[in-house]
Amino acid sequence: MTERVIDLEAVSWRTGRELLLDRVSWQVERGQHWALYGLNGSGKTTLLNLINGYIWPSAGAASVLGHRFGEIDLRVLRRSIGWVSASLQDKLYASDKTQHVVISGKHATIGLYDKVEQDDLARAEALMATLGCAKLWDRELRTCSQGEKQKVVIARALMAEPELLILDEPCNGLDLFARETLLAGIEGLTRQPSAPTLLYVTHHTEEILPVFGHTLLLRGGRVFDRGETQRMLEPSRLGAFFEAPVALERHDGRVYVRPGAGA
Ligand SMILES: Nc1ncnc2c1ncn2[C@@H]1O[C@H](COP(=O)(O)OP(=O)(O)OP(=O)(O)O)[C@@H](O)[C@H]1O
Repeated sequence: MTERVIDLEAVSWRTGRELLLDRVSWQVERGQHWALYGLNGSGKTTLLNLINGYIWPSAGAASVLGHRFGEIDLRVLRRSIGWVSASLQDKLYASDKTQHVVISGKHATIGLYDKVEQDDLARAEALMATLGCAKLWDRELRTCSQGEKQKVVIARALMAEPELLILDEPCNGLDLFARETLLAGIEGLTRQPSAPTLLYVTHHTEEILPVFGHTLLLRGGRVFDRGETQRMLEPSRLGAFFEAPVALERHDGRVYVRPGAGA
């Protein structure tokens, strides 16, 4: 097992005339949880596509989970990465019971085709309990709220025991309370000894829980800065990042930003 989960050295990605990633260098060590923060169009999805091997660097060197791009079998790499994004929910069968949605994550199938072992049931139950959605066990996916569905798909991704779990804007479309419930589930997940490395992708600073100890600030396809979250989310740094003054408030180790000058 390699210690370095993500290792990008001056990685660029070009399509046609567009340079969408520009000399991105980023190292994620095992045991860290990171936030990837950037505004719309900053290149977050492009970077995730690269980490998952859907696109290849035009320049620079990339390794993920010890697999060096150019030498890897992408199927092996992708089996070790869970990527929870909005598009996944649309692919699942709405009439499936949530327990089946979760268990089918073991082999990443849409629908459950494999024989279910007792261990799989127990693991699915434990994961749903960790995420705070055990009560949905017998419910059809279509009857779940958006926040509940997100918990189910995160539990599903964990069934495959990924080494890296990417949560791609998981709170999009959630109301304030559903968001807090989901974040509490994610925090609970990080307390599990078996938790994978988490990468939380967002354009809302207040979703970056203290457990995400490191943050990468991405702007215009470039690393604006990266390092400890508390340092990345300081007013002067964020003001420079946005190229506009911002006022910050901190509560329980989370940072709330609003436009304009202030404390
Ligand atoms: N295949 C492509 N060809 C040309 N331009 C692209 C391509 N894919 C993405 N882009 C452009 O690259 C930029 C970064 O897009 P990307 O989707 O990576 O941003 P993002 O940070 O994920 O944005 P959002 O938060 O809005 O989802 C955008 O300006 C987008 O239009």
